[in-house]
Amino acid sequence: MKEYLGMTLNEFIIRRQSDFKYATGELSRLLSHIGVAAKIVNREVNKAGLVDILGEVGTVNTQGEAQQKLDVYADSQFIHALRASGEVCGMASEEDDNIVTFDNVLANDGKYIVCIDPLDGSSNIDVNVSIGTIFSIYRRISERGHKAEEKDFLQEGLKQVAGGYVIYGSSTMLVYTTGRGVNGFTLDPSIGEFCLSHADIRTPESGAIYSINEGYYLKFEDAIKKYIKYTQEVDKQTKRPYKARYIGSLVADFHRNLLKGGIYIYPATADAPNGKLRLLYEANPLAFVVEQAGGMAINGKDRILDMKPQDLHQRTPLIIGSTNMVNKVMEFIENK
Ligand SMILES: O=P(O)(O)OC[C@H]1O[C@](O)(COP(=O)(O)O)[C@@H](O)[C@@H]1O
Ligand SMILES: [Mg+2]
Ligand SMILES: [Mg+2]
Repeated sequence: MKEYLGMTLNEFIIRRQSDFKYATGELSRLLSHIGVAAKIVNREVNKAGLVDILGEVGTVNTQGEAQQKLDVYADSQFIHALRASGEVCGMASEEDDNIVTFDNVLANDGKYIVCIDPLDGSSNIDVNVSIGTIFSIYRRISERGHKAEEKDFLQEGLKQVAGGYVIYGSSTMLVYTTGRGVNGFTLDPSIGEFCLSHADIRTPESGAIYSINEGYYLKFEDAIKKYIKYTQEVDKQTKRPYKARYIGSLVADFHRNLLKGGIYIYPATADAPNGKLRLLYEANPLAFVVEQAGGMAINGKDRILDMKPQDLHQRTPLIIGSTNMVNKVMEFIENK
């Protein structure tokens, strides 16, 4: 794979088209349209303080969260790009209560649906901290030629044909998998192209970083409290105490841990028994990526990718990262 380093995203997609089980170019086109929308969002993120894109819109999304201007802007850019691709019959987004369909013949004939978190890390938008976009792609199961249906979106994560994220950080990267490994592309502003910079990403089996919002410590179940204590004990052999790192943008915490080894935990709490993060457009795509990179993702009981979604905006506890670390948390949960 190293021989592809520096190759643009589009060249890479076309060259690796044989990856796609049903390879007829549609998924290639769809992925490159996601790349285009990411570049447009990146352009606004980079100059956020200079344009009227910071702050709240004044509306709340279906989860009761105040929508940031950039949440809504990013949502509209991805809706536009997915409609323009002609490959997508519908989209589920954190910022839209219901399925977004595109009501034109071409789109209704689209083979794919997309679940998306257009802007992840909304609490960090105004303070110039890394944020991202998370996406998940499935083949529709409803009949082509008609609007997408809810059943198209309530498929298990293991049925994804592609999953990934964009991180708008010190550099902008797009990382994705189609089920044959994970590759990362860095946006080269001088040519305006995503170029392969991280080929065949593998996450270490063990790491020394843990990411959890300890501000909720008192609300965590005992097993999670015990795991946090375990991470802080001194033990050279297992590189403990681990470093605590929590950016508060899931994409950024996940990306760091993916490359360096580590664990991200957003558990159930006393007042949020299903945690905070959303199964369809946060947990599932990152679980697909981490498993393809050799890691693990669970909800405290089951594998995330085996979960059968019941609702578009369903939440789930998420424990994700290096295999040995996720297994350790599971040990604490099972021995509680
Ligand atoms: O502030 P908390 O409760 O730690 O939550 C932070 C988490 O919430 C999120 O911001 C939720 O995602 P959105 O910003 O897309 O709503 C994650 O990115 C992040 O990891
Ligand atoms: Mg999010
Ligand atoms: Mg979001």
